[in-house]
Amino acid sequence: EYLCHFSSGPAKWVANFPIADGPRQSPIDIVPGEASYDAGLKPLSIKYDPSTCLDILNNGHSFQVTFVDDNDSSTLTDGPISGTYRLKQFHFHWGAADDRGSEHTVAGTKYAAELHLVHWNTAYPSFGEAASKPDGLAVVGVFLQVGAENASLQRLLDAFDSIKTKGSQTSFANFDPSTMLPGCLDYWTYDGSLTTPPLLESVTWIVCKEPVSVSPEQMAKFRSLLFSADGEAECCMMDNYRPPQPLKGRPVRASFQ
Ligand SMILES: NS(=O)(=O)c1ccc(O)c(NC(=O)NCCc2ccccn2)c1
Ligand SMILES: [Zn+2]
Repeated sequence: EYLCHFSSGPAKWVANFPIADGPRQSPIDIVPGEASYDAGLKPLSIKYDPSTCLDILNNGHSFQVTFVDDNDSSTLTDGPISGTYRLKQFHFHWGAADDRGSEHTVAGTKYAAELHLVHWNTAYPSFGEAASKPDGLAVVGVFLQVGAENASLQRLLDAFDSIKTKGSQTSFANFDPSTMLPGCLDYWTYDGSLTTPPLLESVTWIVCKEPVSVSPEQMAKFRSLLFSADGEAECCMMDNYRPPQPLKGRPVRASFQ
């Protein structure tokens, strides 16, 4: 059991990544009553091409679906951002139980999981370059609330047998991530960071107000993945979320009234 509580949890990150105590860290607790409606915010424009879907992998922290990002086939534009951001990957964070797992919280409410769709600003030559710029990344966050089964997640879960352990990956084609988005794309937005090391303060966060559903059985499947590599003592992948960080005076804007 102690083997599974790595010393590398969020509380320890500040040692190697002092930015963990920086001015624009993520996630945060979003307090709707304190967010300010900004009529200047545009609706999100999300255009994903399923043929850019490449593979699905277990990176030892989450599972991730990666996309071909050498052209503008899958992009995020408008919303709070200017210019064109390309989809690089999406992944999730979840808990050991249905009462926790999301990174952002809403007036203290934790959801069972949170989807992150990671995009980088094509004003820069690559994701790696963009990740070090204050306007380099834009991540769309979607809350997963336990309830009805979510058919659009099923294809991901069906691939889990091939990516059970850290470092495993398999090809994954023709998946359209927009099928995982909520019907309403109202959002909150604020300037933040990566929620895992290297915790770079380069993310424009776009957090959807409306959650999507996930069934308890589907959540149990998420928890069947392993943090551990093949041949190591098995550690179930769960509680891979960072808790909310200090807002430090940042404005949180709402695209809706
Ligand atoms: N969770 S998040 O802020 O959306 C995000 C998006 C893109 C990223 O590259 C990361 N972080 C990331 O890939 N970190 C390198 C791998 C890693 C992941 C977790 C812990 C330590 N190291 C986080
Ligand atoms: Zn994430």
